[in-house]
Amino acid sequence: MTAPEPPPVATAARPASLTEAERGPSSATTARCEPASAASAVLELRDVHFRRGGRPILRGITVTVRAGERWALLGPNGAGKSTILSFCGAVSHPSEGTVDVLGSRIGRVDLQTLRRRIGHVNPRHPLDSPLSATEVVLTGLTGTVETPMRWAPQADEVERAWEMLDVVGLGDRREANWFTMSQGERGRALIARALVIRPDLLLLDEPTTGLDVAAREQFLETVDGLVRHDPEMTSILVTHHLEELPETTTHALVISDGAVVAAGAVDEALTTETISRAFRHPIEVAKDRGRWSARAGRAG
Ligand SMILES: Nc1ncnc2c1ncn2[C@@H]1O[C@H](COP(=O)(O)OP(=O)(O)OP(=O)(O)O)[C@@H](O)[C@H]1O
Repeated sequence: MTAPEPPPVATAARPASLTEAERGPSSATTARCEPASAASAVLELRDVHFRRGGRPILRGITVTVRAGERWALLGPNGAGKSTILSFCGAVSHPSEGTVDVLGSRIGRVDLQTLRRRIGHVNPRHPLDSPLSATEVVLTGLTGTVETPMRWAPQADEVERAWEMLDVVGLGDRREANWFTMSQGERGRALIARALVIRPDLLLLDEPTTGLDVAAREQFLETVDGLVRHDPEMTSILVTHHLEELPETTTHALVISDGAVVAAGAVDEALTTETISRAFRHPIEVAKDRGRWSARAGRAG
C-alpha cells in the first residue's frame, strides 16, 4: 500500500457525482460499524464511493471510528486501503458520500489545517538528508520532510521531541543519524515524529514493511506502549498481514475489491470466514495470547 504523504496544500475540487451504474452495489455490500460506546466519532465515512478514470475503486464504504479505538484496515493488494487512508488523512475527497474527520467534513474545510491534527507514519519517508533523530521528530512540527530553511525549534519543542523519542524507546538515540539508523529505529522515530504534534488521530501505513522479525516485534511493542502512554489515542493501522497487528488493536475494517467485508470489534471482524472472503482464498485465522495468525486452509 502506498498512501501518499499529505501534500502541503489543500487538494483539488470535488469530482463530479457518480452515476448509479458506476456506483455498483451499495447498501448490499455496506457493513455498518455501529458505535460500541458513547465516545465521540473521530472519523465517519458514509456510503463513500471513489472512482479513477471512470473505474469504481471504492463502493459504498461506511464506517465510524470513535475516540480511543485502535483500528486495523486489512485487505488484499488493490482493495482500496490506500485510498481510504487518503480520506482519513484529509489528503483527498471521495467521489460520492461523506467523510468527516475530527468533526470536519472533507470538502468543506481547509484540509491543511485539519492535517495538523493528524499524525501520519509512512515507512517510505523520503528523507535525503543526514538529520538526527531529534531533527527528524521536529520535522513533524513543521509538517515537512526536511528541516525548513531559517527555522529553528524553541527549547520546549526540542524537549517535546526528546520526550517522544523516550516514548518510542529511542531516548538514548537522540543524535543518531537517519542514514545510520536501522529500519526499526527509523520506524520508531517516525512514530515519535507523528506524535510530536499531539495528534487527535494517528495513521500507520504498513508501518512494519521491511522490518525483520525482531524489529517488527519491537515496533509492535512500541505501538502497544503508546496506549499505555495515551489510552485515548485513536489510530488506524493498515496492513496485509494479520501477524503485524498490535495486541492493542480494538477494531478492524476488512475490505476487498473496494467494498466492506467486515467492520467492527476485532474478534468479530477478523475470522476465517471474513479473511478468506476478502483474500478470495481459504485462510485459517487464529488468535493466540493476543496475536493473530493466518495460514492457508488445506483441503481434508
Ligand atoms: N493513480 C492511480 N491511477 C489509477 N488507478 C489507481 C491509482 N492508484 C491506485 N489505483 C487503483 O485503485 C485501486 C485501489 O488502490 P489502493 O492503492 O487504494 O489499494 P491498496 O489496498 O492500498 O493496495 P496495496 O495493498 O497493493 O497497496 C487499485 O485497483 C489500483 O490499481
